[in-house]
Amino acid sequence: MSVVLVGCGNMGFAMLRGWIGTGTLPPGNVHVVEPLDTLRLRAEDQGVNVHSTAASLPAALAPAIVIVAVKPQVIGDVLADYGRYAQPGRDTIFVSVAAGVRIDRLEHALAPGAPVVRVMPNTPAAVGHGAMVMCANPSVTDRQLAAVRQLMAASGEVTEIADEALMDAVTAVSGSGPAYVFHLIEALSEAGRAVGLPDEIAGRLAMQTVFGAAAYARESADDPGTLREQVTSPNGTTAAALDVLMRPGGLAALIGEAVTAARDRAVELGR
Ligand SMILES: NC(=O)C1=CN([C@@H]2O[C@H](COP(=O)(O)OP(=O)(O)OC[C@H]3O[C@@H](n4cnc5c(N)ncnc54)[C@H](O)[C@@H]3O)[C@@H](O)[C@H]2O)C=CC1
Ligand SMILES: O=C(O)[C@@H]1CCC=N1
Repeated sequence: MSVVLVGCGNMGFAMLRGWIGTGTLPPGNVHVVEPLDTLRLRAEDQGVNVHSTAASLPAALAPAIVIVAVKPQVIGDVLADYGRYAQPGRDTIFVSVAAGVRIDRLEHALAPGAPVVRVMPNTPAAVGHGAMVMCANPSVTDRQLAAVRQLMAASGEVTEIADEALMDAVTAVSGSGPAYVFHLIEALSEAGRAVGLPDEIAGRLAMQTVFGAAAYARESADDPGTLREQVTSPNGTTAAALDVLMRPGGLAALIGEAVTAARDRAVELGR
């Protein structure tokens, strides 16, 4: 199966690393189109074929999947260069990871009835721990959907949704979500320094705590609320901290506001 990856920035490269690292795709079967020299060289280091424009893809190439990871603002223009793969008789599936951009706009930029799968990935795909949410249009056959599912599964856990309207909420939770968690690591690390820990120890403890808590929550039969209670001794240190985090307007309210802002921005990007 040959795959064309259009755009190898933060998200495109995260997926590429996952596909090559897990051996899901032989590097020779992957063609990356990326105009920026540094990013094209970074992709080339993975052993894949690289191109600066769509025009330099081999004329005889018949990709199974064209996956587009460019900014929402340019995706319409970029897709126009790949319309040849959407012509009748072709069997190419188009995958877009762009936030907000609806399937009807993608189809419009390609050809009416082109098989399109919208995917909302996240950057932990780079290490095979992404959250990958897929939504396909009716033109995608079961066989084509299985091919996309298989590729996405190399990047992490796959969830399929039928209602495209949910994609903006998905984007706000799991697409942007790693940034919230990275910020938590930053904040916990900074707070550790503020109470006297050396930089390196504060950073390491913050990182391992977030990693360990997520791994434990994922494995455990208990829900996160129960796991939180298990850490919280009555009148102990955690209770003192949670009195701050769980007060009115605390962390839950802040995260709620943040997710709503991200969801609203995804809606705007789709206009
Ligand atoms: N960064 C993230 O965590 C996530 C990003 N996304 C989506 O992924 C898409 C890409 O986002 P990022 O990777 O963060 O942006 P980015 O700016 O890092 O990557 C976009 C890449 O597209 C390249 N590009 C521009 N025009 C091109 C063309 N004509 N042909 C080929 N490549 C071209 C740019 O040179 C750039 O390297 C966006 O639509 C975003 O909504 C979705 C989920 C998570
Ligand atoms: O910030 C953004 O718009 C993209 C979409 C989800 C994560 N990054």
